[in-house]
Amino acid sequence: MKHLRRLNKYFLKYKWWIIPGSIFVIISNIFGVVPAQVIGYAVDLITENVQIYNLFQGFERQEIIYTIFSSNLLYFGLLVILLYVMRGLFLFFMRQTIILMSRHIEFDMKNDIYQHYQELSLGFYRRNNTGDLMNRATEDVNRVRMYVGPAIMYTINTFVLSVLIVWSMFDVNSKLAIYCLLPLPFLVIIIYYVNTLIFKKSGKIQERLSELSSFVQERFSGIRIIKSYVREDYTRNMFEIQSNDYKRDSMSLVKVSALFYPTMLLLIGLSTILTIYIGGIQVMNGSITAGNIAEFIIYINQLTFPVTMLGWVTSLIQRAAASQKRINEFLDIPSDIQSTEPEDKEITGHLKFENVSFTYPDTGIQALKNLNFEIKEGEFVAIIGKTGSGKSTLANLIMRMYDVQDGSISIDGKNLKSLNLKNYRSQIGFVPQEVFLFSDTIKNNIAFGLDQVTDEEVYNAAKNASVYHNIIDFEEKFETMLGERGITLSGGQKQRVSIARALIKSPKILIFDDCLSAVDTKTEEEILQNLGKMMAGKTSILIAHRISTIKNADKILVLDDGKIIEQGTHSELLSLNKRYTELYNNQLLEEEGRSI
Ligand SMILES: Nc1ncnc2c1ncn2[C@@H]1O[C@H](COP(=O)(O)OP(=O)(O)OP(=O)(O)O)[C@@H](O)[C@H]1O
Repeated sequence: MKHLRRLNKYFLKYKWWIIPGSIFVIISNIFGVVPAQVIGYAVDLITENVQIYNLFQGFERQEIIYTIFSSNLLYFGLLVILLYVMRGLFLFFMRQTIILMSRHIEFDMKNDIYQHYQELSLGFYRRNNTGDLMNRATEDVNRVRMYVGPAIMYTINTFVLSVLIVWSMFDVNSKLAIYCLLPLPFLVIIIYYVNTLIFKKSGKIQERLSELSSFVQERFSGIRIIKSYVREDYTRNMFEIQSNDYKRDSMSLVKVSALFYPTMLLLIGLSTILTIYIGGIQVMNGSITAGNIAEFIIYINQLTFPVTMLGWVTSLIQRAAASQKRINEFLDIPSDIQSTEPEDKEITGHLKFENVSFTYPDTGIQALKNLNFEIKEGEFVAIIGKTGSGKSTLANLIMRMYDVQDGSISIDGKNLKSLNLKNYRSQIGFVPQEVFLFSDTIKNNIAFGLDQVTDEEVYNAAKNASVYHNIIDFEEKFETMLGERGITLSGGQKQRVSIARALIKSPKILIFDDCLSAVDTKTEEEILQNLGKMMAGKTSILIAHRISTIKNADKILVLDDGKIIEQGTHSELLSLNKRYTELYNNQLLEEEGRSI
């Protein structure tokens, strides 16, 4: 329950919803209980008046008594209708305040969680899977909403209604009240037990369902592989196994639910029988009237609702507490990447790595070992090295996706850890190795990093990334939709749109992580030429595999197994006649082989 305390700030924020809401619950229940007493009077009136009417058999007065009697009944009938209309009106107000409040809290919570997720580091996203993240922000929030809305509303409702009914019962006759209420504690226990069972089973079903949808989602994204490896039957069998698990759990839930209502009705019926039996004896004794029995029967039926709710609400609260615990687990994770200086600072792009080592915290893989190098403002530096040598890790460290454990990275002489992160990243243009484009128009994908952008800027960025002509060949040009709802670009086109996205920011530092691998050498040359103009005065870091791509760099770093083994210009490295020269010769041989 302590986990739910986190929600108090929302209750405080919406206190002017919950306070009137609770008052409406009380008023609506008063209007719900009074009709039973009116009906009790009406029944007594009928018995008395029928006797009087019979007494005046054969007299002229009988007619007058009949008129008074019927108008009295009409009056009681209208009163009961009026009371129920008032109850309905206040029930409406109750839902309009408390349930609406729960929707507002749900909205606030989802925003808070989303905002917090965005602040968390890449390490967090590696440790937790997307399905889990999404579940906590949707399914768990939904369960908590059931607590802040319906559970709270029905708790107040149950409490007020039970107090009013029990008080009214004891007011009429305490002995009859005790007998009537006797089966109800059993009902509460049974309902609580069955509800917990139902919730457990539905929780399991929920899990099965999300497993099933993750399975289907993954298999459909990999449909090309399934088809090319002819694994359709195998995949279908796996789907059937998972579907079967879901079906089995659903069936078992149906069985429990089927038992629920008959048991409830049995116990309510028992209460009614006891009322009529014990009440009948008391009517004969003269301690209560027949009208009181009618009143009691209405009370018992009215009590059914709060008693059922009691079990349901308890399970709702338990579930909400479990869900809030899961939500809190993530909300309590601070972002590992914190800045010590909040002010925005314009950087020049002077970068320095001093004894930098980095080990991925979740795998323990040491990706970088004691790196020392400097990139001056406006310099063009290339990084080359075998696959897995640590090139992308180095780019990630410059972006401060992770913090270094040993050594330090400084920008313009200041430790990177002290810079305002958002402001710093906004001055970097990053083209990742794995291109990611959103299901949006090409224009919006290019303009992604900026709040405001003109069409001209988008066109220029596309021209500099050598993708402009491809785009204007599409029917919708820059308004062409990409992704699931639109067209699919070729690998090379995607890379160039991704480059345009970095260029349009006109950043101080440009980082290209192996982003020319899917374009042909002619386009690569064109892009490099354009980049040459764009990169003037900007610090640029280009990670590549082809020496032809990087030979004009001011400095080339050769990485191997997380270490810089050589650094210098193309000619300096060639004169060393070591790994770089070996790489160069191998690539020359490959090219010659291809041209034969
Ligand atoms: N997110 C990660 N978590 C854990 N280990 C990682 C992660 N990313 C990379 N590694 C490991 O760190 C090492 C360096 O990887 P990195 O991606 O930096 O190499 P790379 O030189 O960019 O390779 P490639 O040229 O194939 O892209 C590898 O051993 C890799 O397995």
